[in-house]
Amino acid sequence: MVQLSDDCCNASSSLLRVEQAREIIQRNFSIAVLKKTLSLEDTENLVLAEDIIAPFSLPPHDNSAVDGFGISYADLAKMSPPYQFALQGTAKAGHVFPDPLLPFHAIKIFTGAVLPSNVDTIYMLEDCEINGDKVTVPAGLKKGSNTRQAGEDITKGQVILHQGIRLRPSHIGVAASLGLTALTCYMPLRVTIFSSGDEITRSSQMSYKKEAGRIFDSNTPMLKSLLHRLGVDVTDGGVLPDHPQTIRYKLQEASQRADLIISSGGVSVGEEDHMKAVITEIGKIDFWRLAIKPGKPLAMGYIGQIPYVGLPGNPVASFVTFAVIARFLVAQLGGERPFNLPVYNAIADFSYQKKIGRREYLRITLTRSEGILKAHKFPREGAGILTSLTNSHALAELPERLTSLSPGDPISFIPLEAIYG
Ligand SMILES: Nc1nc2c(c(=O)[nH]1)N[C@H]1C(S)=C(S)[C@@H](COP(=O)(O)OP(=O)(O)OC[C@H]3O[C@@H](n4cnc5c(N)ncnc54)[C@H](O)[C@@H]3O)O[C@H]1N2
Ligand code: MOO
Repeated sequence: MVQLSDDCCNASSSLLRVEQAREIIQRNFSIAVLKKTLSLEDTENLVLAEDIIAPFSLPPHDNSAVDGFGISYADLAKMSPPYQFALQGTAKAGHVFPDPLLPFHAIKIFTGAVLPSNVDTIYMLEDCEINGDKVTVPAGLKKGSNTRQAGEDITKGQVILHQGIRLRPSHIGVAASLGLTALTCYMPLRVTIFSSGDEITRSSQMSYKKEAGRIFDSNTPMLKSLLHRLGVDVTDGGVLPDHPQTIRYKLQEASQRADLIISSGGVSVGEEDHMKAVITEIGKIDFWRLAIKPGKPLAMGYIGQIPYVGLPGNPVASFVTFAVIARFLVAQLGGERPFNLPVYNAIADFSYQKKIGRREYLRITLTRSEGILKAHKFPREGAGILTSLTNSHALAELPERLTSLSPGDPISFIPLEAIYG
C-alpha cells in the first residue's frame, strides 16, 4: 500500500493545490485493469492499450482529388492557348489505368482514382470544355493541382494511435483505414459508487411532508452518469447508513468486485465520522483539504487494496471534485494518459471578488458577439445549487493568485461537455 499524502498534505493548516493532488495520484496509483483484444467495432470509448504503428502509407498511391482531366504539366510549357489535349481514356477509382499517359494527351479521371503514370495535374470537370475526343483545359493551374500524394496523411512506420488514448470515432476511422479489425484495449474500470448520510433517500415514496429533513439522492445518479460517459463499468452501491457494521460489510463487499470505490458525503468532519473509523479498520484513509472552491474536503485511501475516493456531499462540490481530481484517478487507473481537461479563454462580463490561495470554479454561460467570447456568471455560487450546472456551459477556473475580476478581464474555462467526456 502506498503513502497517499505527506505531512504537508495532511497538515490541517495547509491546503493542497490541484496540481499537487494530481501529482500524488499520478505517483501513487497505476493501471488497475486488464488488456483485451477486441473487434474494432466494440472498442468505441475504450482506452487503447498499445501503440498502433501504420503498416503502410495512406493514401497508398498518388490519386485524384476531383473528377476531371489529368495531364502532364510539362506538356503545357510546350503549348500555347487554347490548351487542347486528345483524350486517351478513363481512369476510374478502384481500377488502375494500364498505360502511361501519351504526350499531349489527357485522361478522364475520377476522384480517388490512382494517377496514371505521367499524369501530375488534374483539371476539374466543370472547368474543361469537351469537343468529341478532345478536351480544352483553362490556363492558370499550378503543377500538382487537385492531386493527393501517397503518404500525405499517414507514413508507413509512424505511431498513428498512441497507447492511452480513449478511442473516439475518428480513431476508429483511422484504424479501419489501415485495415485493422481488432485493437488491444484496457477493459473498462469497474467503479462502485455510494452515497452516505442519514438524510439521503432513494425511496420513490418519500414525501417531504412526512419525512422532513430527508432529501433525494442526487449525487450517485449524477456521478454514475458522469462515469458512464467515460466508459466506466459502474455499480450503484446505494446509500451507506450511519451504521458501522453495515458500512464495513458494504465496502468490503464492493472491494471484491471493484477497481475503485467512490463515495460522496461525510468527508468534511471525517474525524467523528463512521466512514473514517471503518475505513481505518479495513484500509487506509487520508483527509485532504483542497485549495479549491467549491470542494475543499476530499478523502483518499484504500478499502483493502482497492483505491477509494470520498467526494464532498454538496452536489456541486461533488461534481467539481470529481471533474478536477477523481477524474484524474479514473484516468490513471483506467490507463488513460496523458490526461488533461481542455482549458479555453474568454472575456469576463462580470465583477468578482475572491480569497487569494484557492482556485475557484464558477459556473458560467458563454455568448459570442462580434467575434468575442464572453463569460457570464451564474448568479449564485452555493455548492448546493445544482441548477447552477444545468444553467451553465462551463466551469470558469479562477487561479489561486487572483483576488478580483472585472468586466473585460480574461478568464479560463473548462467546457462541461469536456468533463462529460
Ligand atoms: N464545520 C465544517 N462544516 C463544513 C465544512 C467544514 O470545513 N467545516 N465544509 C463544508 C464544505 S466546503 C462541504 S463541501 C461540505 C462537505 O461535507 P460532507 O462531505 O461531510 O458532506 P455532508 O455533510 O454529508 O453533506 C453536505 C451537504 O450535501 C448534501 N448531500 C450529501 N450527499 C448527498 C447526495 N447523495 N445527494 C444530494 N445531496 C447530498 C447533504 O444533505 C448536505 O446538505 O461540508 C461543509 N460543512
Ligand atoms: O466543498 Mo464545499 O463548498 O466547497 O461546498
